[in-house]
Amino acid sequence: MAGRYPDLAGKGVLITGGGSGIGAALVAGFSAEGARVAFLDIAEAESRELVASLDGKVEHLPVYMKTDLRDIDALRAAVTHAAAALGGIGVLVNNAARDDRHDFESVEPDYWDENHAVNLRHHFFAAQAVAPHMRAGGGGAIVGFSSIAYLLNMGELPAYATAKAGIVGLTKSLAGRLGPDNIRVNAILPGMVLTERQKRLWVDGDAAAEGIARQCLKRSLLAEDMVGPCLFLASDASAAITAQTLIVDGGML
Ligand SMILES: NC(=O)c1ccc[n+]([C@@H]2O[C@H](COP(=O)([O-])OP(=O)(O)OC[C@H]3O[C@@H](n4cnc5c(N)ncnc54)[C@H](O)[C@@H]3O)[C@@H](O)[C@H]2O)c1
Repeated sequence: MAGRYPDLAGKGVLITGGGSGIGAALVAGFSAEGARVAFLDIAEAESRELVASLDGKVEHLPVYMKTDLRDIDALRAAVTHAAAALGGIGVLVNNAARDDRHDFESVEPDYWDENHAVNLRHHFFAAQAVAPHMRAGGGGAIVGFSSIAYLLNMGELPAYATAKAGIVGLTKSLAGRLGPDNIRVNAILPGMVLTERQKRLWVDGDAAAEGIARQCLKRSLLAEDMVGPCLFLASDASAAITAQTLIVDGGML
């Protein structure tokens, strides 16, 4: 469904973790709006397949840049490269993450630090790197993917939950710092989204049914359900919205 948000057509959009899951739906969704999309991911095969699947279907084929977001120098270089390839960056979607489970008793400092390098640290450094490009274009929008997981008292992922709560704090701070530059910063908190990874690792049929029973809407949420809210927060339709969080969970909370 192209052209819901005409201001996104031709806009430079950088998406982290765009190779699979929700990120892949976002790459396809922004591309369908006519945006110029670049995405960063370590999953090379899936990312290349995604680009190939969009060939001939979108006005601007997305640009894939293999990047490990735990490496901040590589992230900075990728942002510079993306800005040149897209002719500027007006939207940043901080989406990449890895929701590993970890035992309270056995977490060590190295594990904690690596978990936060995957789930939190790159959000800040991506924003820091894109800000000059957004200022040069007269403003921009940053959307960070947090999670309702940090609100659910889930004991099996303390480092991930802390990172996802941190994204909300970071959203508020960046909104305050970058608002004078007309850069808006918001966060989306997805609920239970049945991506391939979730189905493979964490959510079997029984768990999915239990989750759906807790939602007001009695259906599975799919990656595509995250696209509309993200397009909205990235576009001028939300021009006066910043420092906010949007829960997209089918009414689980
Ligand atoms: N799926 C859900 O139910 C759910 C629920 C709440 C929040 N979220 C959040 O939504 C976002 C997307 O979730 P998803 O389910 O699509 O995740 P996913 O694990 O399916 O995809 C994440 C992407 O990030 C990439 N990635 C991971 N580590 C990377 C690294 N070091 N460098 C570069 N890329 C890396 C992966 O290769 C993958 O393509 C995440 O921020 C997640 O925390 C998801």
